[in-house]
Amino acid sequence: MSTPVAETKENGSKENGSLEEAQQDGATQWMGGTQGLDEPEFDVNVKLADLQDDPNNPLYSAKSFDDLNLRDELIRGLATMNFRKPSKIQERALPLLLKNPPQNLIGQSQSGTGKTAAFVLNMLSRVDLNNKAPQCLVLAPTRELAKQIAGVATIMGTFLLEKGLRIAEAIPQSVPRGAQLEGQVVVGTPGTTMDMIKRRQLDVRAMKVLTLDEADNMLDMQGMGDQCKRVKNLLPKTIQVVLFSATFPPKVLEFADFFAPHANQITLEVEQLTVKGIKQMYLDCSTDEEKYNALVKFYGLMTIASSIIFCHRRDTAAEIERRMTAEGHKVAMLSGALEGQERDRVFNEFRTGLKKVLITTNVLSRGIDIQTVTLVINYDIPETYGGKPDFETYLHRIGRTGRFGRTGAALSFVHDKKSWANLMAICEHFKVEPTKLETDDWDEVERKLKAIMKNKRNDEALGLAKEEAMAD
Ligand SMILES: Nc1ncnc2c1ncn2[C@@H]1O[C@H](COP(=O)(O)OP(=O)(O)OP(=O)(O)O)[C@@H](O)[C@H]1O
Repeated sequence: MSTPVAETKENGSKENGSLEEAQQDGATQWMGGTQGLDEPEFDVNVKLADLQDDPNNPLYSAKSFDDLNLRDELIRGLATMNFRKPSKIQERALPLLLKNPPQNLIGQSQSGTGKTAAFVLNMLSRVDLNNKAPQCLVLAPTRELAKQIAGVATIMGTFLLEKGLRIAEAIPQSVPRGAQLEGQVVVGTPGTTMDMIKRRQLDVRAMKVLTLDEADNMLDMQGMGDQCKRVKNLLPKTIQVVLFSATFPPKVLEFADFFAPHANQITLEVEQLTVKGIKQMYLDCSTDEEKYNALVKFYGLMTIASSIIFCHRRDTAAEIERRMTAEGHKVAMLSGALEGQERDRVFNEFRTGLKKVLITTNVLSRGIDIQTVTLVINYDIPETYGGKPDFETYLHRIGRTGRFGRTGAALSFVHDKKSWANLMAICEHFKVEPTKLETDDWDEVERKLKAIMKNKRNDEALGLAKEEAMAD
């Protein structure tokens, strides 16, 4: 089945697929990424090479990083990271981002396809190392994501650090009150960044690039939209505005046009949004309480590298943590109820593999990149304030697995008419058919799950993953 090609507004060039050298896993090892992967490294490499040779796959690319006009130090940085070939979004976005005079960009691509590297490379290409003043600002919705992006910029810019590059974080308590935030690249959350600018801790006069990661979320007027707008108003008028996300609902896209006027756009059709490596399933429970029993049962059945359980409410997350801990499970819980440093501690325990299960809320639904996560559980189906299905959050949550060509599974729990109807609406929206699992026959659940996991592995081993990717 052929798929509509992602739309590039501007000089939408089509790729002509030359076979490139097989690419290895571009693992972010410094973040504990590859350790504990439950798939042999060999399989991951073979699969990634296949995917990157398939023109219908989001990881496909006809170019090499050498063709993208990057600073030599950045090419070396990419090699250190084991990034052999750009992904589709990197190949398309970088020429548009790096053109002079700078132009705005709205960029969309599936979760886990390397948007971070695209916008970090733009910033690190544009930074003037002879000037110590802040020049590039990235805003992200959470401290965890801001820190992760700062980490990627630091490692990608390794060879620029010795030439004076500094990366700074504008998150609560990152600098003492009254002290100056120093770094040419600043990554922050919108509220703290706003405060720092107002208190003159962050000098914005030399700013030339503003990037919003998870831009649809950041521009949401019920959320952080107002703060982002206010930050932008304090920056030089000539700033290059770069917006990236896996999702841009039409309403936000309209507003994004105001925020990033005359932007080049790389967008996707809704049916292109799901990542094929993520197997979607749901478990039919009869009551809310049965969901908890099913959760515990499920962990008894499966050996999983790492997993994330998403709940709607903080108190549900805390309650599941309490009960699972009491039953001897080693779990971590992170919600917005925790203070910053506690959040860092919990998150690091999960990122480094000390805890294999993370129970959380939508606070971590976006952007977090931990390659060992092979299972995402929607304990509650994501819904909007009005109780309607939340399509975008579903996509971002399940996108915490299946990163850059890896395989993963997403299991959603339904327990009443509403949760069932919301899940069905979400699946209909993205045109996916989830596999149903039932709680009255756990032998059957185990059999199906093992078959799903085993089939995927066999497909990959036989090179059949290509066929599946072609159908995306
Ligand atoms: N060209 C590349 N080669 C190999 N690995 C890559 C490449 N680009 C990115 N990666 C890896 O892919 C993973 C996902 O990248 P990233 O976090 O940027 O995804 P994303 O598109 O921003 O996802 P999300 O929409 O969930 O935020 C990271 O672990 C990153 O190191």
